[in-house]
Amino acid sequence: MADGNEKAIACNIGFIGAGNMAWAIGEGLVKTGAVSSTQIIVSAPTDNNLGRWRQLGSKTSFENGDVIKNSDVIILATKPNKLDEALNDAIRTLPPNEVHSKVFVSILAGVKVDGVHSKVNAVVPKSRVVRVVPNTPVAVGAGASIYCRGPTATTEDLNLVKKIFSCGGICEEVPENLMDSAGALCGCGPAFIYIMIEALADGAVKMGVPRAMATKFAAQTVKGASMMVLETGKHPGLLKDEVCSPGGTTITGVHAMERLGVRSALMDAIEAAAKRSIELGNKY
Ligand SMILES: NC(=O)C1=CN([C@@H]2O[C@H](COP(=O)(O)OP(=O)(O)OC[C@H]3O[C@@H](n4cnc5c(N)ncnc54)[C@H](O)[C@@H]3O)[C@@H](O)[C@H]2O)C=CC1
Ligand SMILES: O=C(O)[C@@H]1CCC=N1
Repeated sequence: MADGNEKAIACNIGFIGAGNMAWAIGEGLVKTGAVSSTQIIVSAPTDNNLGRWRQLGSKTSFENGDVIKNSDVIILATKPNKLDEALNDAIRTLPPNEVHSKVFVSILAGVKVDGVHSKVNAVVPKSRVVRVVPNTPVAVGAGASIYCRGPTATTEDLNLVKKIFSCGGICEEVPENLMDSAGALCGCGPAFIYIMIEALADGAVKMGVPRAMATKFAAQTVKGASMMVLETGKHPGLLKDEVCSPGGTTITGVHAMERLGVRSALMDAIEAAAKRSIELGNKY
């Protein structure tokens, strides 16, 4: 942890589950200097994803109980259907009645914070839970994460979680009834945007632009448009109007997009993802 770094986080952070989202969070935290890689411990049942964490300088284990024992904040980063298994696995190496009162962060899509609180407290009594929907751009400091509090989580816990996820971009509290819909936007949104970037590049390739150049220009154009929305505060419709010359090239392209239903497709994508999140919440 770098001295004098206002983002510095003093506690040990554990991950149960070592996949894509855990890696994005961990890599982002280490890159910003908020935590040293040695403050992180990660567990998974196989070594598939663990090697890269050891290369980073973090500790790894096959035992979820090791992560719980050695961390102040434990990020639950398995798939939703693996939560029960992960907590049961943890019992194997937790000394009975010795480990209690930890902060757990559930990033499991859809799963309600009350349910996670009950399951976690059956294994680690007096623990508090915060539910977060992060997204993979936290790896590069441009994430959008949302969180809501569990039944016994304190303001201190929420501040700590906000600090951890703010290292990777913006991080805001929302009521739990918005976690599925706002989560569909933040959590799943990057995949929708990658498809748009790929498609924009495909169009340019079709019109003769070399692939690497097309991908770079598509990504930079999406980044630039996002920054215009965030930094000017102007409505996206107004910014769009500023690009469309009367009788020009852009409005001709906009007409093609409208004819093919791009807006509806994106709205449908968010609606479908939010409904799936609700479904997962009812299941787990
Ligand atoms: N990938 C993303 O962009 C986002 C993912 N999420 C949530 O994050 C969670 C993880 O997602 P991904 O990282 O994409 O999945 P992933 O499949 O890449 O990683 C899951 C990890 O859990 C481990 N695991 C499986 N069973 C386990 C057990 N019993 N104990 C400990 N670890 C176990 C796997 O070995 C793997 O390392 C999910 O619940 C997902 O809903 C939330 C927001 C965004
Ligand atoms: O696809 C999923 O279920 C996870 C949650 C949000 C992004 N990835």
